[in-house]
Amino acid sequence: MEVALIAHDGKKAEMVQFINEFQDFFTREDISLVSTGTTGLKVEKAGFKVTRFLSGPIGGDAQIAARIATGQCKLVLFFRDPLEKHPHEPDVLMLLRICDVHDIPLATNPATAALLIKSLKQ
Ligand SMILES: O=C(CO)COP(=O)(O)O
Repeated sequence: MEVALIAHDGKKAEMVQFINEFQDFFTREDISLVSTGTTGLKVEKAGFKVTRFLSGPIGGDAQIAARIATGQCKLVLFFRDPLEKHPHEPDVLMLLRICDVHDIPLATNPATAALLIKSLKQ
């Protein structure tokens, strides 16, 4: 299953902490990770294998949305920072919308992500 990991700058540390906490899940043979550019760098530095796309503000969210629309990406963990402004907010909203269009599980904070991953581990 392809899983997208995306985090705004203020949430990248939480994303790294999260994937380390659920390392057994994120390193499974049947799980492949994709990320926006800078999040992907952090994920790689934490020791995980990940396919990186463009950085969010220059099209990375749109690339991941395309993978959802074409049936490749099946789960999205997108830790958004609600306290910051983002120049690419339209892309962010488009990604969230595409998850709903295609009924793809989407977590926008670590607490929800933990519930999803725990349920997938069972
Ligand atoms: O901006 C983002 C999501 O909207 C994330 O992009 P980066 O992972 O490149 O920082």
